[in-house]
Amino acid sequence: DTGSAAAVPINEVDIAYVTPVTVGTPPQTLMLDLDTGSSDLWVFSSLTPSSQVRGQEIYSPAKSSTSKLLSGHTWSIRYGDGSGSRGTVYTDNFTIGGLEVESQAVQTAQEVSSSFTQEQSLDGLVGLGFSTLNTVRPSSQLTFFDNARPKLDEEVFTADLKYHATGSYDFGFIDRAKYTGNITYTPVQQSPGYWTHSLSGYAVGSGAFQSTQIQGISDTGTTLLYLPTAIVTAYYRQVQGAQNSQYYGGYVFPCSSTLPTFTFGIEGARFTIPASYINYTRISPTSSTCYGGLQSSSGLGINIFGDVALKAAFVVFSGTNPPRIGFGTK
Ligand SMILES: O=C(NNC1=NCCC1)c1ccc(Br)cc1
Repeated sequence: DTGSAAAVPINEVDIAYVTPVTVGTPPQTLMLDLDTGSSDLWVFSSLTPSSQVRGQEIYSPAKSSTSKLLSGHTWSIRYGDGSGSRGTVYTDNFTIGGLEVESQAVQTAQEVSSSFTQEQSLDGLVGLGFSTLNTVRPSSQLTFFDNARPKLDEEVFTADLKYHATGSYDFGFIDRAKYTGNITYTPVQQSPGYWTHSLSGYAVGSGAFQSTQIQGISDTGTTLLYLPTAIVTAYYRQVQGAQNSQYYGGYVFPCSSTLPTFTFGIEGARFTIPASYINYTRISPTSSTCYGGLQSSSGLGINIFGDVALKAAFVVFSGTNPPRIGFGTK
């Protein structure tokens, strides 16, 4: 089997992408954020306090003839940006892009943090990290990808995220029409559960490529690209008026700046992030100061190859043994 579904940016700066999924019988459609940086599948639900729901679609297990309570099981998750949610668990039929998993663990939120309440076009998340990260207790649950694996034509899913446009997620096949040339693969270290791998180096604009191993995680659920301070300062040194603002919590610069491109390596292959992806957003709607899509990872303890980097490539997440990740030019 295979599946294919849209990845739709939820606002004009691509802060996150959502994908239509269906849960239950008859199918209830929700728009979920497919997130390779976590491994819980949770949804706004009939159990979410109405004070915490602002425009989201909700899953009502009582309206599904195939829902079953996973008795005595709860979950609680905290994301890297400080957001979080918690609740109870049902199993039900779950479909993405025509690919169905029967009795998928669907984690129903009984509490969500304010940043989820405020994101009215995001109805929950589908974790696509390794199942070891799942927070359901007393027994942890499998991700949609792990459940779908036995029926997939190929043990892969792919992400084709786009700048200010709708892209796609595919399951079980690699669509040759979505990239040119070959996919370059590199090993993944799956502990503690992220898609952890290394870049082979980087270049700022037309500068020389610096060959240096940079370990981090490819995370579709993180908006920006977070790299070591030395690399980030070298980048913004090329931007007149750029500064690392304590007030705004990162590098800002005049929106009129001409930014350099940023190139990263995967083994021998090179992927260039256009300057426009790094001119991320105005710090407020009427400001002429802009916030960068490339920021320092020094506070995080790990480098994160978020959407700003991933949307510059066609990315293959391969669940083979051993797992690997592949990047193709598009
Ligand atoms: O939470 C993480 N990724 N996904 C999401 N962020 C916000 C909502 C979903 C995340 C994972 C690992 C590290 Br290290 C930093 C961040």
